[in-house]
This record gives sequence, structure tokens and C-alpha cells, in this order.
Amino acid sequence: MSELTIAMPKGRIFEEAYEMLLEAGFNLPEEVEMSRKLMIEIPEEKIRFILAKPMDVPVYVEHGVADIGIAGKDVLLEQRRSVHELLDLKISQCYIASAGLPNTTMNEIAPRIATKYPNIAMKYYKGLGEQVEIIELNGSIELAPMIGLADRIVDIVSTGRTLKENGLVEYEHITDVSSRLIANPVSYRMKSDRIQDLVSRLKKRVD
Ligand SMILES: Nc1ncnc2c1ncn2[C@@H]1O[C@H](COP(=O)(O)OP(=O)(O)OP(=O)(O)O)[C@@H](O)[C@H]1O
Ligand SMILES: O=P(O)(O)OC[C@H]1O[C@H](OP(=O)(O)OP(=O)(O)O)[C@H](O)[C@@H]1O
Repeated sequence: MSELTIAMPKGRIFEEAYEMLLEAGFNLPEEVEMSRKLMIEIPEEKIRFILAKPMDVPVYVEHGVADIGIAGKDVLLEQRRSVHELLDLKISQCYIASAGLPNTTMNEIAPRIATKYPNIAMKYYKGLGEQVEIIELNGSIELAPMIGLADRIVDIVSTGRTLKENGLVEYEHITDVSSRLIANPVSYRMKSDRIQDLVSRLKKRVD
């Protein structure tokens, strides 16, 4: 049996993904959840986990240092890396929307859009025929319209609480997001038995 390296995102996806793997019958020690280690070997399962920033998971998978990984659709749409998307795990469900201060129209000449997703935002507004200036931020995106940095934000919405508590309203729903199982194309061919086994076990948890 070949060894499988799985890139897991730290942060909010981790817990749900870890639960799914447990439910799918993988014998994972609690250590994976609790420790600060970034690489964890599970010899009995011939699995090695690497714990990465969510935005970096597709990088490890594209380069083949991880055979498979778990990544948000937002990250996949933003980065468009050469990886196979194998399964919608239907966890960490949310969506990407545009939002801003209530009752405001966008500045007609090059409206400013603050976002962590410059490619998704650019593509969206281009599709609407609007020329925009993208202001890239790394977090706390909702601040941008509040302090006059941008006319709109393009960001993740889940419960809507962050928008509400900051006096913003949603304007357009752009796309739905959930976490996906992704694979390196070469690993997918070379380790197809192991990867197919993982996919079918996880699929049972999703359906
Ligand atoms: N509020 C949310 N509710 C549900 N899923 C979310 C939410 N925000 C983000 N996600 C999904 O979870 C993924 C990881 O989000 P997380 O906040 O853990 O990462 P991050 O913001 O990139 O990391 P960090 O906060 O460490 O910089 C996102 O790529 C997205 O798919
Ligand atoms: O609709 P809600 O349930 O309020 O969730 C949406 C918020 O969650 C994410 O932020 P995160 O918590 O990752 O913080 P960040 O600002 O550092 O990205 C996202 O960027 C929104 O700000």
C-alpha cells in the first residue's frame, strides 16, 4: 500500500474535515487535533498529514508534495491551480457576496472593491461590464466601506453576522462555497486505488 500525504487546512475547516475522516473509518489519533505539530505520521493507516494555511493547501497539492488536500471552493476559484477536484465535502458552507453601506451606489468612475479574492472580484465585475479598482486586503474586509476605503467588498458570508454588526448590507450573491477534496493529477493516477478508496469512504459520509 502506497503512503498518502494529505494537506489539511488549519483553522475553521480543520475540525469538520477531521470529523469526516474519523467517520469514514480512518483511525486518527487525537494528537492530530490537539497538537502544534505541522506534520503528523499515522503509520497504521500509511497516512501523513501536513497542516497548512487554507490558502496554501492547493500549492502543496499542485506541487505534488501532498497527494490530496482539502480546500475551500473560494480558494480554488481564486487560484485556479492544476489540481483535480474530486468531491464536494459539503462542509464549511458559505458564499461569496458583494456588500457595502446601505442605500449606496458604486462610484461610477472606477469604483473601489476591497477583497481577499482579487481574481474572483475582477472576473465578477468584468462579467457585469464594470471597470473597478481592486484593493486587496487580508482580513477584516468589512472595515473597508465603513472607513471609506472602498465602495463595496467582495467577501465570504456565512451567518451574515459580521455584515450586520458592522452596518453593512449584502448587494449581490456571487457564488456558493464549500470545501472540496482535491488531488494532484499525477498522484491521482499513480495512487488511484488509495485515492478512490478515500473518495468512496468520504462519499458515504457526504450523501
Ligand atoms: N464564516 C465562514 N463560515 C464558514 N466557512 C468559512 C467562513 N469563512 C471562511 N470559510 C471557509 O473556510 C475556509 C478557511 O477559512 P479560515 O477563516 O479558516 O481561513 P483563512 O481566513 O484563510 O485563514 P486565517 O484566518 O488563518 O488567515 C475558507 O477558504 C472558506 O472556504
Ligand atoms: O457571515 P459570518 O458568519 O459573520 O462570517 C463571515 C465572516 O467570516 C470570515 O471572516 P473570518 O472570521 O475568517 O475573519 P477575517 O476577517 O480575518 O477573514 C469572512 O471574511 C467574514 O468576515
